[in-house]
Amino acid sequence: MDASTRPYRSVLYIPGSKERALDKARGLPVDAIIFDLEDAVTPDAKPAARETLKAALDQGGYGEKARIIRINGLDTEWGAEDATLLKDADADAFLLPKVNSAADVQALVDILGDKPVWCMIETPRGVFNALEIAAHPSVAGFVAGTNDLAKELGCRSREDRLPMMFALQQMLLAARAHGVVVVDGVYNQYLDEAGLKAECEQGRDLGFDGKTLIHPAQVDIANAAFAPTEAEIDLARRQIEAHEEIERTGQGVAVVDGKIVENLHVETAKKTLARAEAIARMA
Ligand SMILES: CC(C)(COP(=O)(O)OP(=O)(O)OC[C@H]1O[C@@H](n2cnc3c(N)ncnc32)[C@H](O)[C@@H]1OP(=O)(O)O)[C@@H](O)C(=O)NCCC(=O)NCCSC(=O)C[C@H](O)C(=O)O
Ligand SMILES: [Mg+2]
Repeated sequence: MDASTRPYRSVLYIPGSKERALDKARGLPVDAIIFDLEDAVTPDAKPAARETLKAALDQGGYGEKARIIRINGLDTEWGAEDATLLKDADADAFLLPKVNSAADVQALVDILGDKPVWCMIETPRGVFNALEIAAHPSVAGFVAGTNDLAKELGCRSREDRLPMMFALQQMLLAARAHGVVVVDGVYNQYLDEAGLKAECEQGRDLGFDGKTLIHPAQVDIANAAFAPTEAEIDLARRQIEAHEEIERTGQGVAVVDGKIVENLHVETAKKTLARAEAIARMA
């Protein structure tokens, strides 16, 4: 699938050690999977998890879903070996936790070669250095690590996420400045549908491409929240048509539903349609 239009509405973490979950994910309607070797796998289970994950990826069956491997940090006893043993696995990208600087990314690139790298932005230094991290040529994605961020900030968990709003917006701006995908953090109360829906809507409003998830019960809510709605698709079509008509006739400014339509709105409208088409191809 074309990297520029690939959807990332739902990005599900799966512990690399859990064979049943690795298998179940093949049939889930997620846009991407993060195969986790870090927080979801206990230290004792990490060596075996690498083998379990490699076997699952060799077996395949994940269809169009983007496959991203989250290794342990390179400052841990497992990180370098995770990267070395899995660098030829059938995956689309590698996700590095707790990235503080572009030098951290380069250390992984030195092991992996030219594979795309995604970065967890979840430390104060990572937030402040987000722009230089996004500028690294191997970086293709950012993931907000809102649990680690809350721990580092010492902030309280609030529905409006006010205490971490600066960090979320900083990573969004950096990602957009360098054309990098950016997905929101997890919602821990995984059976609270209303709470998840509200946080997905907030993430969509902020500009995130999608949300990271921890349980299959969260997938449909994220897919719906981050897909263009029928009304948005209809508006996009009408904006494009109205603007084309103005260009043909050379008359004034296009107006749709009482609002002006200029080139920049047409660009957004075309992106909306491209996203809707890419989502339809995932089905
Ligand atoms: C949260 C869980 C521990 C719950 O597990 P469990 O009680 O087993 O759930 P269920 O019995 O309801 O599971 C029902 C079926 O769904 C499968 N399942 C569960 N979770 C997943 C999953 N993530 N992917 C695929 N499939 C999954 C079960 O196997 C059951 O299947 P079946 O038996 O066939 O019906 C558990 O969901 C879990 O471990 N989730 C992932 C947790 C995780 O990955 N955490 C790390 C990422 S979050 C993070 O690190 C944050 C970040 O770094 C930050 O700082 O913010
Ligand atoms: Mg984390």
